Amino acid sequence: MALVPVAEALERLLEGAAPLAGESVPLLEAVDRVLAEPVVALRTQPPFNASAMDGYAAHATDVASAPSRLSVIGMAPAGRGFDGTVGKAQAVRIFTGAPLPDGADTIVIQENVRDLGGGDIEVTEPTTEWRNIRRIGLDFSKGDVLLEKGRVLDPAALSLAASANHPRVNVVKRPLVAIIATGDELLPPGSELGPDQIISSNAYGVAAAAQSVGARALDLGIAADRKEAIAALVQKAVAAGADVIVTLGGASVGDHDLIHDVLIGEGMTLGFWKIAMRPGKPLMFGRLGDIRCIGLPGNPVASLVCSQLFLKPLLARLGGRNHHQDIRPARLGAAMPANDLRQDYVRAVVSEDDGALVATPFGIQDSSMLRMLADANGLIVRAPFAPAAAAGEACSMLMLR
Ligand SMILES: Nc1nc2c(c(=O)[nH]1)N[C@H]1C(S)=C(S)[C@@H](COP(=O)(O)OP(=O)(O)OC[C@H]3O[C@@H](n4cnc5c(N)ncnc54)[C@H](O)[C@@H]3O)O[C@H]1N2
Ligand code: MOO
Repeated sequence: MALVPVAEALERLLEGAAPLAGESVPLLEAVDRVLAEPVVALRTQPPFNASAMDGYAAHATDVASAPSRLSVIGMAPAGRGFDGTVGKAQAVRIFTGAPLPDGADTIVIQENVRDLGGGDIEVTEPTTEWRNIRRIGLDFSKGDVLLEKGRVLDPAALSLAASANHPRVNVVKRPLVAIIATGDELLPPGSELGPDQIISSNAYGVAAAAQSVGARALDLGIAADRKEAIAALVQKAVAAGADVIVTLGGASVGDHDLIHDVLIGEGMTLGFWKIAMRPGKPLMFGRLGDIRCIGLPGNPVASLVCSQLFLKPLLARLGGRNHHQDIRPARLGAAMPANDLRQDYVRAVVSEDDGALVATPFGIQDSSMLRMLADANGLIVRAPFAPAAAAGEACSMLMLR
C-alpha cells in the first residue's frame, strides 16, 4: 500500500470533524472552555446613569463657575438611590456607583468641595454637564451579543458573562480521548522491571498533548500483546464514551502488532494506515461509529510527533478550538543529507542569531530517544525527496516550545 502523504493524512483524519455538542456549566467551571453559543446581555449595564466618583450630584448650571454655594438635601450611596429631585442651588451627597438623582446632571468630586457647615457646601472648581457620570448602557445594553460562539473563556469574558447576568454558560463538551498502551514489555512508571521490560511512557506525553488543546484524557493502562486483552480495553473506551481512541504501539507489521486486526474486529472502518512521515510511518486511522481511532506508533518519539501533528488538531476541532502549528522560517545550523520519500521531522535546537532563527539538528534521530525530544525546541520539516542542504540554507521549523 502506498504511504499516504502527511497533508492528505491530516485532511482525511479531520474530515467531518466538527465541534461536539454544548453543555451548560457554572461560570466558575468555565475557564478556558469554548462557547457553544453566543452570550447575549440579559440586562443593561449600567442600568441607570451612575456616579463615577464620590462627591456631590448637582445642576451643571449651578457649578459652571466657582466658587458656588449649594445646600445638601440628601445622600445617595451605591445600591440606594436618592428618591427626591435635586433643585436649583441644591446638591446630593453621592458615592461611586450610586444612581444619579433626578434633576442632577453633573457630579462635583469631593476634592473640589468645602464644607461650610449647616448643610451647605462651597464648590471650588467649575464642573461641566455630565462630568463624572457613567451614562446608562455605557458598557452594554440588553440584547447585545457580548461574546461570539467559539470564544475561549478567559477572565475578562467570564466577568462579562457574569455581569450580563448569566450564572452558567453553554460550552462545547471537552472531547474525551481514551489511551490504550499495548505491549508485553511495558510496565507503568515506578515499577520493578524484569530483565526484558521497559517503562510505558507514551501515554503521559499523549495525554498532555490532548490536555493542551482542552481535551480530557482517560488512561486505560497497558494491554498485553493478546487480541482479547486489547479488545477488552477498546470496549472499555467505547463504554466510557470516548470521542477518540488512541492506541500506542502494535501498529506496525510484526507478528505482535495486533491493533489493526483488533480494531477491525470491533467494527472499525479503516481510513488509512502508514504514512510518508518520519517518525510515524505506521500511523493508523479509522472510524468506529462516531469514534475516531488513531493508532500511534509505539516508538516514543513517533507517538509524540504524531500527537502534535494529528491528535492535537483533531481534538482541537472536536473541542471547537482554532489550532495551528507554529511553523517558522529558519536557517540550517548544519548540513543535512538528501531526504527519501517520507516527510521528515528532525529534532533540532533553534536559537536566535542576529534576529534570524538558526536550527541545528541533532546528529542521531532514532525515534526511541525521548531525551533528545525533550531537549529539542523544534522540528526541522524536510519535504519528501528534499535535496541535500548546506549549513546556512533556508529551512522550515515546527516550533515545539
Ligand atoms: N519490518 C518493519 N519493522 C518496523 C517498521 C516497518 O515498517 N517494517 N516500522 C518501524 C517503525 S517506523 C516504527 S515507529 C515502529 C513502530 O511500530 P509499532 O507501532 O508496532 O510499535 P511497537 O513495535 O509496539 O513498539 C515499538 C517500540 O516502542 C516501544 N513502545 C511501545 N509502546 C510504548 C509505550 N507506551 N511507551 C514506551 N515505549 C513504547 C516498544 O517497546 C518498542 O521498543 O516499528 C518499526 N518496525
Ligand atoms: O515511526 Mo518510526 O519512529 O518512523 O521509526
